[in-house]
Amino acid sequence: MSKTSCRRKVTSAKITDWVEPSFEDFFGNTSKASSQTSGIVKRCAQTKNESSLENKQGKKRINPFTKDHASDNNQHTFDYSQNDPWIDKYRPEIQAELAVHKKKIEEVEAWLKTHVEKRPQKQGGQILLLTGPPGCGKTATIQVLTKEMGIQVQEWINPLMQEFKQDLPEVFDRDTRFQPFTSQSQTSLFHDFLLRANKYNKLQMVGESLSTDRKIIVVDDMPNQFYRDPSALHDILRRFVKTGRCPLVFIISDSLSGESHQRRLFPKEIQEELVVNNISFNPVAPTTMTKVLTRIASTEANASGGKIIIPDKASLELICTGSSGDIRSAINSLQFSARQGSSLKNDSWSKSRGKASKSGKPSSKSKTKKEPRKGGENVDEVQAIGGKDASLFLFRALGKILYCKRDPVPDDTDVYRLPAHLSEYNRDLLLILPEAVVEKSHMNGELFNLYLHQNYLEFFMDIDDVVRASEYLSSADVLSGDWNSRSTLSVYSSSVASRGIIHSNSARAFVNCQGGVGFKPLHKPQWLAINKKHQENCLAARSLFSTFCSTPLGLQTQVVPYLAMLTNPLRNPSQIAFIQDVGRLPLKRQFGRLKLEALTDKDSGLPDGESGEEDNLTEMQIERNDAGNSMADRKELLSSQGLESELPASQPQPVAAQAIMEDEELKIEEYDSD
Ligand SMILES: Nc1ncnc2c1ncn2[C@@H]1O[C@H](COP(=O)(O)OP(=O)(O)OP(=O)(O)O)[C@@H](O)[C@H]1O
Repeated sequence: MSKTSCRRKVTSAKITDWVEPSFEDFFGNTSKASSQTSGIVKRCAQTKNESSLENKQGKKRINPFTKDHASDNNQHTFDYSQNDPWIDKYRPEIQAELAVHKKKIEEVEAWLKTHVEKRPQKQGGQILLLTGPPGCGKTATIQVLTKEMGIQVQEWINPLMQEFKQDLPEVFDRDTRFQPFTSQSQTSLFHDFLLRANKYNKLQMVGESLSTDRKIIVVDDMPNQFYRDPSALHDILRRFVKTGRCPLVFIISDSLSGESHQRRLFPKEIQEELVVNNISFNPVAPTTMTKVLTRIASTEANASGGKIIIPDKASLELICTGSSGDIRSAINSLQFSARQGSSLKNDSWSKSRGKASKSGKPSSKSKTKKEPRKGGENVDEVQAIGGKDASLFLFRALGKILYCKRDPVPDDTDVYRLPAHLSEYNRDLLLILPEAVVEKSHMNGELFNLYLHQNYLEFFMDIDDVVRASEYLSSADVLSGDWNSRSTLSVYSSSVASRGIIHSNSARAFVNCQGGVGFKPLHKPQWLAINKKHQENCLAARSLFSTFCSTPLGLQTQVVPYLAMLTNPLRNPSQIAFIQDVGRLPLKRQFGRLKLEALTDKDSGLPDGESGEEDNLTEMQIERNDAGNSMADRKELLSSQGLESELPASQPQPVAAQAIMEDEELKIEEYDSD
């Protein structure tokens, strides 16, 4: 869209309502025309680098916490607030209202003070990276702090594809037939945006005062292209760091299984190179969340004159648990539940209808008794309306399987008791559903099994139990052994492994014998390190012995062991070192256990570079090595394996390059004649 056409549309439309209400469909007051025009205005605003962070906040609101709704007779205000999403209506205005840990707010504030307020001239562009789970208040924190400190915000929002559709007739060239319409790539648009935002001040909108020239650029909505090609982002940032005149803030939400987006977009080396400051937010704490929800519910109950009731403590707790520390999701759940007049759990909320006290505090009488955990396994699966798909960090998921908490079997029933001849297999009821735990860890079943295999022994006390558990692990391995059916059977495989380990552990079979294990550190599987070493060896073998035209496996199992038996000293040092390392079984060497790498509570547990992509990467590297086969590559490979420097005294020492060349010719003959 050209700038002129964009401007024309803005002036003719004369839109004052910039934001479409998020629940238009829900409340049934959709006005398509207005939403379309507001969309156009929004896009034009982006083209002009207008900050939309404030627009996101919606209409100017009267702070419901400071305004007494009960005494407010203005019907219009009430209608407006009823149809407004509560996350906008109750968005925090001051630091004290933020449901974010004080320390985090102070960290962000200190960074903004250093890099915006006390910023020395010609300092270059600094980068701040805010990470954490979705809805934990990262954006809200930036909004509140910039407002309080009087800092302008210029925000990048990804251009909509609709823009291209609208412009299609203009850019489609009929004469050249299938010429694709020309449009700028997302990367170059982002690059241009940064240039402009860096150079020019924010446009002054009607009713806005630009009393300050202090500003930051915020990227909350990362261009998708950078997920595919992070190096494009890195190049742009390198330039920005040199030429930038104001700080740049990235807000990136963690993915369900951990921090993979951040790792991809801002790997450690880039963070060090560009001096990126990373502040990581935690999920909103349940106590803070409950306080915010109670406050909102009380305000709404008072304002609605009894139409909306205050949920009891148990219902609020249910919403908090279901939202996994996401305040946006929690407030939305609260609003949906209140709106429908529906109950959250066993009609507990509707039971308290009409009991809302004038003080707005939840009535203690409405507390419901905690449900007995009958039937065991899926008791923690009850979700509040709109509850999120909770995810579990691998550390916790493994803990749930290995510690396998149980509940006693009810005395009044025999359904859970096995016949006498199977009595040794009697167990108390499990509190978890192993398959759900594996699913929530967002990890491939096979990899999850590896983690179980690495860690289960520490939790066992009886050798017979270990034998049974290892049999289950073997069966699980067989299930996922056939590549044809691997993807289908992987779920069953992890089910067999986790249930097998849980059931085999007789030391944790009943509630009364479950104590005493204490905290056990968890470790990453040795397989990961060994597999990595194997991949490196494959690369090295192909690179160093490419003249043998064999597969990496053939080289390592046939060629290199054979070469190791020959006493011909004429080989280059890298080859000698590799033969020494891979071609001989070190019978005399004492083997200790490999040093285990601890698994931390927020570790995603995935291999470096993430599994699927890693395989591709390795293949690509192999191909590249085959084609180029340069000495530089070889050196790099060997130094990564620590092979470059030392040569064992037992090995023949390196000789001149000429001799090496001759020797290689000779060796091929020897090998072929065998
Ligand atoms: N007390 C509060 N503290 C923080 N946010 C609140 C509070 N009350 C309401 N909210 C609303 O909750 C939402 C929090 O979402 P926010 O955009 O800040 O999350 P985020 O961490 O940036 O995650 P995402 O990247 O998914 O947007 C905002 O819409 C905010 O207005």
